Amino acid sequence: MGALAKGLKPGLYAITDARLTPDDRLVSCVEAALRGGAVLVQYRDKSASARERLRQATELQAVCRNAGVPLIINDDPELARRVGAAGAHLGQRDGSLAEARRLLGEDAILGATCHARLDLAHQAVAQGADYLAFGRFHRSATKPEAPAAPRSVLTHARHLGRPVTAIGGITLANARPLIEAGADLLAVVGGLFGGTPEQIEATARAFQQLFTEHHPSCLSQSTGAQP
Ligand SMILES: Cc1ncc(COP(=O)(O)OP(=O)(O)O)c(N)n1
Ligand SMILES: Cc1ncsc1CCOP(=O)(O)O
Ligand SMILES: [Mg+2]
Repeated sequence: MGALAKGLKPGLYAITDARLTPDDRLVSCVEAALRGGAVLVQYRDKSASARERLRQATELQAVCRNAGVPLIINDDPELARRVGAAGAHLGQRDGSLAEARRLLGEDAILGATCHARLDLAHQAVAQGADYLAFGRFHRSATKPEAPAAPRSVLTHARHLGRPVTAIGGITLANARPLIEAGADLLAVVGGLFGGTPEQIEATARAFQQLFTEHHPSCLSQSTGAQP
């Protein structure tokens, strides 16, 4: 499978978390995920002050730019604009995709949460979403209240012509069926972060390996792939 629109590539979408990637480990954890080949990074923090969020997002933007990997800011298109991030991720209660597009421009990557619902996915496409996120697929300690989704929604969503992202409780042990069902991106918090940087790098590499097995042409695109 080749590159997706806007330079997105199939693979691991690493999402930060105030608990698992606290301030003193944030950059080293994300650098480890990038060394392992993560193709997309999201800064997601619900607890830091606006000032801390600006500093952390600025640091991550520098790290991601160095690695040539897009940084997405969760919930906050204005913060994405301020730090020059590649885009923003919006849930159903996070404001309008059209406004985010006006703010960030045509080249920005906008992601939309669609839970398990294709009607929300159709709306998100109409409003300009660049990728569609479905989930949660498994129990999630990060967001236990997220509504559950069946794998079949990934297969159906492929007809919408946007990269399909799976999220929620994803680990190396349960990832393969999600890729087989049609996920282009696996968005992962707990199944990636939490260990040492060495462990994070190895886990990211193993996620990327699942994609190269499924889409052999990913091999040449993945920064972390071994020849
Ligand atoms: C890739 C991706 N998919 C889904 C979400 C969840 O967004 P949302 O429903 O707005 O919930 P919060 O993450 O804001 O708690 C996401 N962030 N990223
Ligand atoms: C933000 C979000 N939306 C649905 S599940 C989830 C949490 C993903 O984290 P984890 O990979 O730890 O389950
Ligand atoms: Mg949100």
